[in-house]
Formats: sequence, C-alpha cells, structure tokens
Amino acid sequence: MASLILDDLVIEQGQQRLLSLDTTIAPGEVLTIMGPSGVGKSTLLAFIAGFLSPAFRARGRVKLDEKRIDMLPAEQRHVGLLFQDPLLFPHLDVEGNLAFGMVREGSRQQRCARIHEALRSVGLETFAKRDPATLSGGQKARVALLRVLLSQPRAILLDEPFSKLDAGLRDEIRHWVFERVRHYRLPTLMVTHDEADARAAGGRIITFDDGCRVTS
Ligand SMILES: Nc1ncnc2c1ncn2[C@@H]1O[C@H](COP(=O)(O)OP(=O)(O)OP(=O)(O)O)[C@@H](O)[C@H]1O
Repeated sequence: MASLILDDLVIEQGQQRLLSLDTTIAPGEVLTIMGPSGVGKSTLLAFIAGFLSPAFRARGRVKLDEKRIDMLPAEQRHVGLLFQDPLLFPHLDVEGNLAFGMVREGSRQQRCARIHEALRSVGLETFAKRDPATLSGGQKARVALLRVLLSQPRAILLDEPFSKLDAGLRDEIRHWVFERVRHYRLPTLMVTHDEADARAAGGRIITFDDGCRVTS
C-alpha cells in the first residue's frame, strides 16, 4: 500500500497565498486538517483530487509512493473523495450507485457479488434496489463510502464527511469510516471543523490560520 506524499504544496489565489503543506501520510494514517473558513482546505483537497478551479494556482507535487499523480487527469489518480453530502446519483438505485465507479475487473456477476458482499458488511444487504432518496442520512453515508471503497482508491480525501449527521449517528459512522481506511491501509486526509472528528481520527492534526501552519 502507498503513502500519499504532499511535497511542498502551495495553493494561491491571485497574489494571495492560501496555504502551504509539506507532509507524508502513511498507509492507514488519518491526517486531520483544521482551520477557519476560507483558508483553502477544500481547495487543497480539490488540487489533490485533480479538479482545482482555474481561479487558483498550485505548486508542488502529489505522489502516491514514488509516482507523481498531480500531472494526471482526476480519473487516473485513484484518489477517493467523500463530501459532507453523500451525493448519490438520484437516477440510479443503491446497486447502480455502487457499480458506477467500480473498476471493470472480472465478470459482471463477480462485480455484482462484490457489491452485495459490501452491502452485507454494513448491514444493508436488503437495500440493493432501493432509491437513494428513501435512505436515512446514515444509510446514505454508508453507501457513499462503500462506493468510494469499491472504486479501489489508493488514498482517501474526506471533506467534513460527518457534519450533516446527527450526534449519535456521527459517532458510529466516523468510527466505521476510520476502521475501514485503516483496514484497507489507505492514506487519508480529512478536513473538519469538529474537534471530536479530529480526536476520533486519532492521528496528526494540522491547524491552519491564514495559510500558516500553526500546530501539528
Ligand atoms: N471556484 C472558486 N472561485 C473563486 N474563489 C473560490 C472558489 N472556491 C472557493 N473560493 C474562495 O477560495 C477561498 C478558499 O476556499 P475553500 O473552500 O478552499 O476554503 P475552506 O478552508 O475549505 O473553507 P470552509 O471551511 O468554509 O469550507 C475562499 O476565500 C473562497 O471564497
């Protein structure tokens, strides 16, 4: 499994430096990024994932182990991204959503079996044909993360992934997510405003204040 290397990254908007970061995230490590609204946390994730808006400029290199990925189109980076809104496709059922990003390996039946096994692993085995609009917040969150994991990412980016969940569910889903990324040994970068998310992640925390790294 790979480390995610963020090598001398600098994100700028016009003449303004938003933030800079130079670190390596080990396989299975969850690195938490915190800081006030507008410092550029989501923009940093967009750069790593490969869809930085032309409103910004970025310098530096993103590597998975020794392979540079920041020159590749987003779909070739194998970086999974999870937002605060689960963003399931409304025109596809749960199974269709999970099949969407899957690597086209093996037969259709084998892929179908993997989907059903994944649903079973989170207690949603009877939900394959459900319309995403009929799922609860926690069920949507699980399906969204399964979809990311089934796409066989080599690293995971989480952008305030638990902020829309109510308190009880939040605790359960966050532990489930961290358990999964550790199990698959995926280097994970999480942006959050919630100290409890950061504590539950159990790893390093980097806090930005106006583009300066102030604690870690
Ligand atoms: N597409 C865009 N075009 C121009 N400016 C943008 C664009 N997206 C975001 N911005 C601006 O860039 C700055 C960084 O935005 P970003 O969303 O990365 O901040 P953030 O730290 O993630 O904030 P929050 O914690 O509120 O989500 C902000 O000032 C924002 O207004």
